[in-house]
Amino acid sequence: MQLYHHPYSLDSQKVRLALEEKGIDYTSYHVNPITGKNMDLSFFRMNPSAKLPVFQNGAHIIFDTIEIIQYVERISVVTSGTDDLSITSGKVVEWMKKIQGWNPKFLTLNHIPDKYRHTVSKFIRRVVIARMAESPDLASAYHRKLKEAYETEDKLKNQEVLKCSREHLIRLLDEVEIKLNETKYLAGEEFTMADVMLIPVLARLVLLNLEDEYISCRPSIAEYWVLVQQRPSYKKVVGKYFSGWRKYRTLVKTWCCIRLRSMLRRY
Ligand SMILES: N[C@@H](CCC(=O)N[C@@H](CS)C(=O)NCC(=O)O)C(=O)O
Repeated sequence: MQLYHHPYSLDSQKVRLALEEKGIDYTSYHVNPITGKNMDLSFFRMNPSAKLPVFQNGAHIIFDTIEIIQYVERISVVTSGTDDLSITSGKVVEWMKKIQGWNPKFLTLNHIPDKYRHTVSKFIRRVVIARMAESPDLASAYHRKLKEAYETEDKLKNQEVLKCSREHLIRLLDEVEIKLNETKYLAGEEFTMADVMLIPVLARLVLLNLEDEYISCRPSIAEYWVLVQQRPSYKKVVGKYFSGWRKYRTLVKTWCCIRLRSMLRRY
């Protein structure tokens, strides 16, 4: 089994947490979307949306985050021979869908200083154009990615888009807060795939220095956040790259790569 993913990608984090929690072995391929690796021909041919993560088991390729996690759960049931109730639990799936319904893209991009965001976005556009020139048969799919990049830039200028994204997040967190006030984890007293979906969202808010605004002011979420950071899966998937000073190492590495390749015009 292969997983194409990256530590920066929130949906990749969700899937990797699921794989770690279920103890499933897989071959890991890092595809950094910030350096445009997701536009490389071999990956793009398999996945013309260029989005991460992608899970492959033989001829079976899955692109949807929730579908991947449910597939991982089924593999875990088959390999362990135990009955995993969370698979059949409607409330777990309901939470998973609710959390997946919030798109972290606009809040994330809005909190990246303009200087960095513009450099990265220009770099990615150049990568797409370079790949398009190498593979004219994929031109229309690459074109879609270029259009998407311009549309994202436009949406970021629209305060209404940002306001909607924030309000959606607040509604979600308020609902989570009420639930966590009643139970230890999101779908009850046991850790489930609903928690796997929520942890990367909280980690993203912390990475963007938004902990006070969204987490600390919600006591049950704040307590939950301390608890889930103790899990080995969290440490391996998120902590290793983003806890404390590690986030600077991770971010500076990508930034230097982009600056160097821009200087050398190596797209
Ligand atoms: N197929 C995914 C979407 C995943 C997604 O939006 N991935 C983002 C990172 S979390 C991505 O790959 N962005 C890069 C791009 O769009 O070029 C789903 O389950 O909804």
